[in-house]
Amino acid sequence: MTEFRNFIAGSWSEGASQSPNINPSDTRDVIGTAARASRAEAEAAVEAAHAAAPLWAASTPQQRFDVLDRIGTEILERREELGRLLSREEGKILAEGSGEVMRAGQIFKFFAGEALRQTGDVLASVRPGVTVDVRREPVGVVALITPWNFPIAIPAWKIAPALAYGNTVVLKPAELVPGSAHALAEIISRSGLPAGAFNLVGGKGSDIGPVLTSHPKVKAVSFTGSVPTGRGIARACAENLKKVQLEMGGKNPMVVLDDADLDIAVAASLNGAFFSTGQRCTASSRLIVTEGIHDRFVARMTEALKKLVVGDALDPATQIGPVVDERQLAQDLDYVDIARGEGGKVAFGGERLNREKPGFYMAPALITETTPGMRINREEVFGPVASVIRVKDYDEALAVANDCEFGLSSGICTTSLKYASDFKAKAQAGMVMVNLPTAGVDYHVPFGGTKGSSFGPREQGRYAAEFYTTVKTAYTQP
Ligand SMILES: NC(=O)C1=CN([C@@H]2O[C@H](COP(=O)(O)OP(=O)(O)OC[C@H]3O[C@@H](n4cnc5c(N)ncnc54)[C@H](OP(=O)(O)O)[C@@H]3O)[C@@H](O)[C@H]2O)C=CC1
Ligand SMILES: O=C(O)CCC(=O)C(=O)O
Repeated sequence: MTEFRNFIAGSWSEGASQSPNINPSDTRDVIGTAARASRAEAEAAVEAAHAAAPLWAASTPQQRFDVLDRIGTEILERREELGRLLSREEGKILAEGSGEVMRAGQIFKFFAGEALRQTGDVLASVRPGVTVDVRREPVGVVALITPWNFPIAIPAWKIAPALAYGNTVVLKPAELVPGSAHALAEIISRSGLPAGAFNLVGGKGSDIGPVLTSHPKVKAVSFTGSVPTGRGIARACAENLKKVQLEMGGKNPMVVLDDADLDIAVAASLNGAFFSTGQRCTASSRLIVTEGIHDRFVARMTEALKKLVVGDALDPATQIGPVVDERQLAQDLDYVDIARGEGGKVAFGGERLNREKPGFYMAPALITETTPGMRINREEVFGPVASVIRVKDYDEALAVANDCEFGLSSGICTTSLKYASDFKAKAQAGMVMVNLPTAGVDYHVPFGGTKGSSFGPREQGRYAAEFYTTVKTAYTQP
């Protein structure tokens, strides 16, 4: 049985107890056992990161480049193998699993380059003979708390900038997906990073999370996950005066206008709403469609859904893998019932499916005849469930798209430059997509949302420096 262990101060440990890592495509398949760290071990990980901080902060850009580049190279070389492990433990299909691994490798390569490109400013002082320089320094120990839906890419896009800018790390991955985090930690352990600069602690977030968010030696916390957990982390960080960065939910709109190319609109909506089993914070869960194209759009979406193959994530023929676990499946099915109860019509899917292997399979659900005020259009489902809202015209579509507590990603399908330009300016979201799915982003540009979706500086791209560095202003009179 494979053991997914903790990694603290350069040593591997079994944890205080273990939990099984179950394949959601086949619940008889136990992938391994995962270490659950005790609170004392979580504290030891913080102490190790604190002890390693001065050494790694003093590393040269070349040393940081070499470490991150090596990590990226090994991830890319092992793309298929790691992708398979990821698909086996999370349930996304093989192409998505290896695609995510590739993204993780590219992120490490990108931040290897950023380590070399760190900049500062030199300014003339307002006082004669004085110069001012503004430089970026590491924050110190950062705690990274990550969800199950991107088991390697999200850890990568937090760890890589943290290390590139000279910080040391304690990673707490989601308990549902310990294998990918363990594989990443093994790769990092061979990269030449000093012992203690990267630490991995497994276990339940509600148990060891508070150790990380309240420990005085943790200077910053970066979190991706649910809104209630994120808000709790923000409160703990405020209490302890830590920097905090939160990426949380979405209820992302995809607007389809009468003038849209129907093929593009259907392809983008299908991908955005249902790929990765809809388990993306950027998923297009609200399809806002103008009345001239509405019926044709719904008919084409329904046809396309009928053809989607739902099944074992490890079967190359599968297009939609299982839901991640029983609890998430129950939530997804509940929302289909809620939508039905609110007057929505289930145009396709929405039921649990039986397959040869016991797993958490669900037929992707398309719900029509919904209105903006319904719960199905206001609350994040986080599964293969999308609803259609019929609107009169572009102005109403924009108003409905923005009438939401979240603001992560917002899409529009149109052939009109006028509407596309207006939407890019007025969509209340951190990311706007024209004729593209709301989900599936580049790795080298900022990622994050507005309103209730995100809090704190952006992740990814060079904007990540805002969170992972602190600015020092130095005045010199020769
Ligand atoms: N925005 C996004 O990308 C995601 C959103 N979600 C949303 O959240 C819902 C529930 O999913 P769930 O996995 O429970 O999400 P959570 O927000 O609970 O989990 C995200 C991470 O936070 C950890 N965590 C949980 N409680 C605490 C705490 N008190 N302090 C510190 N860390 C903590 C979790 O640990 P552990 O799980 O190991 O206990 C996990 O590593 C989903 O249905 C979906 O709506 C979920 C995943 C990603
Ligand atoms: O859509 C993407 O590419 C990223 C989505 C994401 O980060 C998430 O769901 O947590």
